[in-house]
Amino acid sequence: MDVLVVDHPLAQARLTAMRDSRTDSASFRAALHELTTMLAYEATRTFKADTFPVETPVATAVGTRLANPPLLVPVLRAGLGMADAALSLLPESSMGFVGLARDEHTFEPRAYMESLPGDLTGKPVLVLDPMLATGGSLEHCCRLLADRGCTDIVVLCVLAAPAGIDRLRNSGLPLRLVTAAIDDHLNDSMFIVPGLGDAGDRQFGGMPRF
Ligand SMILES: O=P(O)(O)OC[C@H]1O[C@H](OP(=O)(O)OP(=O)(O)O)[C@H](O)[C@@H]1O
Ligand SMILES: O=c1cc[nH]c(=O)[nH]1
Ligand SMILES: [Mg+2]
Repeated sequence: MDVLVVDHPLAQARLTAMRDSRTDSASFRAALHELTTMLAYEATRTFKADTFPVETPVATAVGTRLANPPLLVPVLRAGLGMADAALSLLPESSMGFVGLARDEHTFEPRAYMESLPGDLTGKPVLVLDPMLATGGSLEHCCRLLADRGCTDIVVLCVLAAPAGIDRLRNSGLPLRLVTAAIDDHLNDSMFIVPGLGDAGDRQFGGMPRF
């Protein structure tokens, strides 16, 4: 599995704001928004483009556009904070949604929403979730996509733990990972260390209710 760490100083400055426990929710969301733009920019660098003629005020130039705009899939809740930035950068994209909440005792993801096209054959997918911890949630999400015929998945996250990277690598799923950092380890509660805390709570407060 290909792993790209976006170590651009502007990306790292946003990540630093997100890590800082004094950062309030509004500033955390703003930093995540800006960081997602940078992650998506790097992740799409290798996407194929079509060319077409475009008339400038002076002459004809060669224009380009994405040959196959991706499906964007934020993983709720925390991935919601990445959706707007990715869609702004990729306005031709469509969007699907997956809702997962990790059980605080078993650490397994519990699915509560799935809104995806039935057939993803030939469609690239950008999965948006700031946190790759044990990897259970992202493996679940990517399996839903592969089960629909997707063979080209890019996972965008802010922080990845080595255990989560190993899990995705061993899953055999057709994906690559783009992240702002690889952190040290997981603690006994399966939180990323040093991490940034609970990315859903940091953005939206409280705990999810079902
Ligand atoms: O790699 P894992 O061990 O599966 O953990 C990562 C998951 O945990 C967080 O979501 P959470 O379950 O806290 O839900 P939330 O986004 O609603 O807060 C995060 O956004 C990932 O989806
Ligand atoms: O550190 C972690 C691990 C899982 N989910 C989070 O939001 N943060
Ligand atoms: Mg959470």
